[in-house]
Parts: sequence; C-alpha cells; structure tokens
Amino acid sequence: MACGKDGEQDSRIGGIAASIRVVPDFPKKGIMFQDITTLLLDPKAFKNTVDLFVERYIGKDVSVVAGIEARGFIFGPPIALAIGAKFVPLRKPRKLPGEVISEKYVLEYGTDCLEMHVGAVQPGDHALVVDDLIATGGTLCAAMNLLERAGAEVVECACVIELPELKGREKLNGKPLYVLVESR
Ligand SMILES: O=P(O)(O)OC[C@H]1O[C@H](OP(=O)(O)OP(=O)(O)O)[C@H](O)[C@@H]1O
Ligand SMILES: Nc1ncnc2[nH]cnc12
Repeated sequence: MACGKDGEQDSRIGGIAASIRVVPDFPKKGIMFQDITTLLLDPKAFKNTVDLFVERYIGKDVSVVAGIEARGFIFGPPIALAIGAKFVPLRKPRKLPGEVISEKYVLEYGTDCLEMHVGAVQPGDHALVVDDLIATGGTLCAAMNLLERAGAEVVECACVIELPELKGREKLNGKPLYVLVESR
C-alpha cells in the first residue's frame, strides 16, 4: 500500500479506493469485479493515481514501462511520459504486427497469452510492469517472463488494486509489487 515516509497511508489513497466500483458476479458468478472505469471518470482520483506512481519511480533509472493489455494501457503511458521511459505494450495474441515472443498464463476466469515485439526491449533495460490489478498473479508473471527473456531487469510491478485473498504476490518469485489499494 502507498505510505508516506512516516508509514502513514497517503491521504490520496482513500479517494482512489472510493472511486473504484465493485460489481458482484461479473463477468461470472462469484467474481467481485473491480471496475476502474469509475476511477477514470474522476479526474482527481485518476491524476492522484498516476502521480503516486510517478513520485515513486521518477529518478529511479526505469528505462521501460511495460503496460499489460488492456487496462495497463490506461495507467502505463502517463507514467512512462512523466518519468522519461519508453512505453512497451504487452498485447493479447495476434495484435502485434512484428515478430513477437509469447507467454501463456492462467487467469482467475480462464487462460490467456501475452505477446511482446522482439527488439522493443534491450538487454540492460530496467523495466517497470504496470497493470490495473493483480488477482492470481499469472498475468504479471507472464509479463515479467517476457521482459526477462528479452534481457531486461524487472525493477518492480505496479498495480492500482490487489486482491490479497488470491495471493498473487506469492507468484512473483520475490519481485517487489507496489499497489495503491486492496479490493473491497
Ligand atoms: O492476476 P491475474 O489473475 O493474472 O489477473 C489480473 C489481470 O486480469 C485483468 O485483465 P483481463 O485478463 O481480464 O483482461 P482485460 O484487461 O483485457 O480486460 C486485469 O486487468 C489483469 O491484467
Ligand atoms: N476481480 C477482478 N476484477 C477486475 N479485474 C479482474 N481481473 C481478474 N480478476 C478481476
């Protein structure tokens, strides 16, 4: 969770958490869907979200922000622009036109695959992986595998929301994960 130097929660977190709508039983029964589209409707909450990430990563030698399709494409690019890093989209299969590397993974509700353009990331790049949410951690794991296969060092993963009961953090092989809010 985002805390200040004295360990207290940043005062912006409450507004961010309150702006996220929770939709029960979407897209199927038993899933409490964390809907960030309502956060995007609140310019103050959206700006505070991006600012909190930028404040954490500016000046930290991050050379690439990798955003995960689709919702990582909302938060990743403004962070990349603000910290002076390149943005690399990690896309669902058959969307990227160039040569790709692929990683399959298991989701809370199904399976999927992520692809990255060969050459987008170089050995020696320092990567930050950005997504809206970590559930089981499978998506972030696949993203990190792609970046590491390309020779990058993954510095950290950053998400707006964590579903702690799914223990996705434990799947990240000790890689640090920074989140702003826990699911309600
Ligand atoms: O931690 P995990 O269990 O892997 O799940 C997290 C992923 O699930 C959601 O994306 P989804 O696959 O639903 O795709 P979308 O963003 O295209 O809707 C979310 O945006 C994360 O990317
Ligand atoms: N509960 C959830 N809410 C939103 N996105 C998700 N992706 C996986 N689980 C999710």
